[in-house]
Amino acid sequence: MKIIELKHPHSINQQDLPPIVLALGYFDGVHLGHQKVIKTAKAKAEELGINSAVMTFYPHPSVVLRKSNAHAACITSIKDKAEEIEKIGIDYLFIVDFTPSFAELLPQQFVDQYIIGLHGKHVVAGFDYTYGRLGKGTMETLPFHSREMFTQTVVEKVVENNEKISSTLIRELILNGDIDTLPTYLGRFYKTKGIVVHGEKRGRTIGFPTANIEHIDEYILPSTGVYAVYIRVSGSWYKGVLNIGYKPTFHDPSTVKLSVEVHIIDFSDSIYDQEVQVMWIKRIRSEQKFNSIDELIAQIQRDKEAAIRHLETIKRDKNLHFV
Ligand SMILES: Cc1cc2nc3c(=O)[nH]c(=O)nc-3n(C[C@H](O)[C@H](O)[C@H](O)COP(=O)(O)O)c2cc1C
Ligand SMILES: Nc1ncnc2c1ncn2[C@@H]1O[C@H](COP(=O)(O)OP(=O)(O)OP(=O)(O)O)[C@@H](O)[C@H]1O
Repeated sequence: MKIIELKHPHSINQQDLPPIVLALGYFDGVHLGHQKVIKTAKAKAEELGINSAVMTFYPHPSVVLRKSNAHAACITSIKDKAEEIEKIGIDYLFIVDFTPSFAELLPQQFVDQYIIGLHGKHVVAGFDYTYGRLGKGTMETLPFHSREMFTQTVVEKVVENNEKISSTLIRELILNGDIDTLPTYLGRFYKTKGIVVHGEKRGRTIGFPTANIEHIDEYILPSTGVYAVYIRVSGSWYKGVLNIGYKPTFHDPSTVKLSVEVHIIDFSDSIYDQEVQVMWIKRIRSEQKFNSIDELIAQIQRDKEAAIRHLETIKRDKNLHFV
């Protein structure tokens, strides 16, 4: 897949690109609704015998437009998003730098410069896609703005449990710690990446050494508590039990920053400074303040057993992206 970053105003000449079928959207998470849109574009490109492309934006428009519900945190980092789109078999990914001046484009200007100008012959987007200043362009107005230079497919609403699958819904589930329901919406478990950093080194003294993870990119982190996870270290997936929180047994939570640490099961290598990936599988409990270290140790032992029990029920198949 070829990645093309565009800054507004872009200077690409239409004839420098092959004709394309273009899927439009922000696509945070590349969830099952997004996958339907992207796969429809790929199928249409095959039917027409031309290339497929996805256009996304960075950063999220809500941040640039300073909306009251703005969120810098995302389900997929821009790199993860590109990987998920590439897995679907798309030929081109356009990443448009979303700036205030880009947001000012009128719907017709957006269509002229970013669809026709990039050699779009067919556009695929969801029923609720909007474009141009204040989101005034819709799938109803697109045929008018197309100047008969391209055709379009509108993808119908993809629904689960009577609700539209959306990035907003998935963000809420993650924030609530409802991570075991995510495959129904995302099509896979939630994954985040981080670097292993030095912690307070207390873990090994209590019999549960942990890898302290500092998250890279602006991932949304699940609510504080204990989780069963898989963790990928230098190419292999291991079972783990994770605590995200403020370790109230040892600290006044208002004085420390949030920590994410994983006790990796049957593992004793030193992995400081390595990049790891966490696959969040199931929430086990809330974080607690214990009266003694012995009580904490006994509880972590139970957490570990619960995590192993749960992780053994998860089929490590390719669909869940254990690759
Ligand atoms: C599975 C698991 C569950 C944990 N649960 C709690 C908890 O409920 N309350 C708490 O204060 N600390 C909890 N911790 C954090 C431990 O206190 C922490 O691992 C220990 O203090 C080591 O910290 P360090 O890595 O910074 O040295 C948990 C850790 C793990 C691995
Ligand atoms: N459930 C869905 N069914 C069909 N199309 C969808 C669905 N969700 C999103 N789309 C389409 O996918 C593209 C990307 O949409 P967008 O990034 O706005 O996703 P979203 O999940 O609706 O996000 P948000 O929750 O932030 O509004 C758009 O063309 C949109 O219309």
